[in-house]
Amino acid sequence: MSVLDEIIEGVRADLADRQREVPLDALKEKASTAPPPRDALAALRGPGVSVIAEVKRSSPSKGALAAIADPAALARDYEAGGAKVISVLTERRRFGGSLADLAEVRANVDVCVLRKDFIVTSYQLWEARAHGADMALLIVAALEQDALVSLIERAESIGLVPLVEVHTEEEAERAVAAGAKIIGVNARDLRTLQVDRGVFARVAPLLPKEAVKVAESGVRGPHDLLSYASSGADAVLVGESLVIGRDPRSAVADLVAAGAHPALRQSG
Ligand SMILES: O=C(O)c1ccccc1NCC(=O)[C@H](O)[C@H](O)COP(=O)(O)O
Repeated sequence: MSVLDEIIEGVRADLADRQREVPLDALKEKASTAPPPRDALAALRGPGVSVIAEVKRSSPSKGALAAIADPAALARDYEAGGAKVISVLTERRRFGGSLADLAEVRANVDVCVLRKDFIVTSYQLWEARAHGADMALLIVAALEQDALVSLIERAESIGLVPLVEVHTEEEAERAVAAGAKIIGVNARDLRTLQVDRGVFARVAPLLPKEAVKVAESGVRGPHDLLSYASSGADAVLVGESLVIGRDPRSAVADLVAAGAHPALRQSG
């Protein structure tokens, strides 16, 4: 069993508990009173390279990263630094996240919020919207093609913009065939946890020109953002280097400044 399979096994067990506690109709009712979704596509299609900053307490690859007692305060720092989207890892067992984190972040920032989890059912999309998310992650490696297509459609129908994540050329083709508009290329292989920053440069050329291309994982600072930018990234998704640093607001601001360099705007 791969790491991804093990994570999803735990996700399904936790999901079954929540489904017993909160009926789908109640979630839909809660979603109807959630703040209306922000326009994530517009946020990420701006000039330069946007920054998606992640609230990440721990990970299967590194274990504990940061306690993050106040995720809303961290998210406010990210927003003040210029992040266009805040990614909130809501998976509990391996990442130490929760839907409460998502709701708290939503209530404390004006920028778009992404639910980052291992989504395998439309129930989790309703949860995301009910807790104020504007975007939801869909991982191609975790989904059969029919399920991917139907979750993209369901996400869009309830006002969520899906960030569709790929790691290989074949997954990129599946994401495009499924109609993904925002495609994340993860440098981390979720089956082995190895990070290879060269994956983006290999996979991005297969994506349509009009797709928003997000380089995920392994960004240690502005030089990695610039490297991803030179391979065509419209945005970078950054977790670990921000949560382990002493000044997340400045760290985001440094990335945002690099992403706004005029040379990138001319080549973009
Ligand atoms: O981070 C992990 O170890 C991990 C393991 C298995 C599945 C997903 C995992 N992380 C999710 C992510 O893709 C990252 O949190 C995100 O891209 C940010 O990466 P980084 O900046 O390297 O923390």
